[in-house]
Amino acid sequence: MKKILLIILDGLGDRPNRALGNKTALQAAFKPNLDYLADNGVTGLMSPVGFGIRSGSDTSHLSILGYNPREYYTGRGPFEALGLGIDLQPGDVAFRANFASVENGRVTDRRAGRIKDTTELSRSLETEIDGVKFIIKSGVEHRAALVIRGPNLSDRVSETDPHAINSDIMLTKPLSPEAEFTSSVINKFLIRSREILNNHEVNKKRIQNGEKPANEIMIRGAGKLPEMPSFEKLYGLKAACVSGTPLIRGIARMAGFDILNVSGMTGRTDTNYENVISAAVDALKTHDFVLVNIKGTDIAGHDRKPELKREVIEKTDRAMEGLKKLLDTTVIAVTGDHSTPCSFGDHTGDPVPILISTSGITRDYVKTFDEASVSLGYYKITSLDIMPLLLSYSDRSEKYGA
Ligand SMILES: O=C(O)[C@@H](CO)OP(=O)(O)O
Repeated sequence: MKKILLIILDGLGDRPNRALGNKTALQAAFKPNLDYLADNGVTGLMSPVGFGIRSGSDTSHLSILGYNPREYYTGRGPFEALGLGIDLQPGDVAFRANFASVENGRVTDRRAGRIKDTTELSRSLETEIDGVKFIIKSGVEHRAALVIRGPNLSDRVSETDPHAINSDIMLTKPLSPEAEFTSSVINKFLIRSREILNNHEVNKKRIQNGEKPANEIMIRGAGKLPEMPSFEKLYGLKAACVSGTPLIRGIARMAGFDILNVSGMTGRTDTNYENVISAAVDALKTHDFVLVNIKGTDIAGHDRKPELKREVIEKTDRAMEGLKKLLDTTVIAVTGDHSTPCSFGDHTGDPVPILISTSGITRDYVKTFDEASVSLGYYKITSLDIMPLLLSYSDRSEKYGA
């Protein structure tokens, strides 16, 4: 039986970009190690969740790990909260929150210029209103989690993220009658938060420095704690997660993974790629399955920066230099969780390249790892096919039938 190393470059898939000579970031990147693994492995295209679906990182990671989101997904919020170390209790409603910039009632930046630290802002918003506790914890850049705790709370409330700039700021609405109280108490919180954030020293300083203020908190992905069997129970695998992204850490925590902390791992494009990959290699000594998530490719895609996306791929590739040595004992798979084309600035339903490499594998004829090359590879699969393939290539599958 072999170990399994699954490396997910978030938002990896792309479309040809004029700035890169009509190539995708993967096609334009110098990436000898990814190409080596593709050449010495089997490749193909993977559609996250299903063909043509514009999945979020939450639903795609769940399905890659074999948790069908149609069965287990209750919303993004609970995973963001768990990933930030909040002990979610049954009955709590959790949201993903964005610190955003607003001018004259309109959203000018959904990410407040990818603000570096919102800890003080989050702290200033914590409160209790009408017997409901508002717990807010800062994540990486503009991201945060909001948890509301109290009796009779419902997650059937609408989001307040317009997902587009120049849109009016929003309040939440109940999506069913039992959510009326929840919606009204959240709106009291949001109105109060606007006042606090607009007068906050941090924002006054940001404006003085010519930076956009983080003066709005937008919420989405309402959900309650999901019920999921552990990864160990599903597959008999002891698993670890190496990711600086709270959402991914939250999903892994929910699945019972060991969540590793790595020096220099930021969850941003400036993460220490060498440390991330070597922590994963170390973790293979004590775990059967290691999940790595590299977030920079997705950030570059959202920010429409193809050169940055190429750079993230090249840095990841350089850090992967030593992985060739593991192929006798390990199945290595590399893919994305969805496409975030720089020309589109958001997730699309385009399929993502996948490679699976290990010694003794029957190789296909693909020698380079990019969207077009792997279309000639062996597999056209969805994310729900990944775990069965990894179990099979690592000689861990159970026989189906006698
Ligand atoms: O968290 C993120 O990186 C993205 C989703 O991939 O969300 P947002 O667009 O709100 O930044």
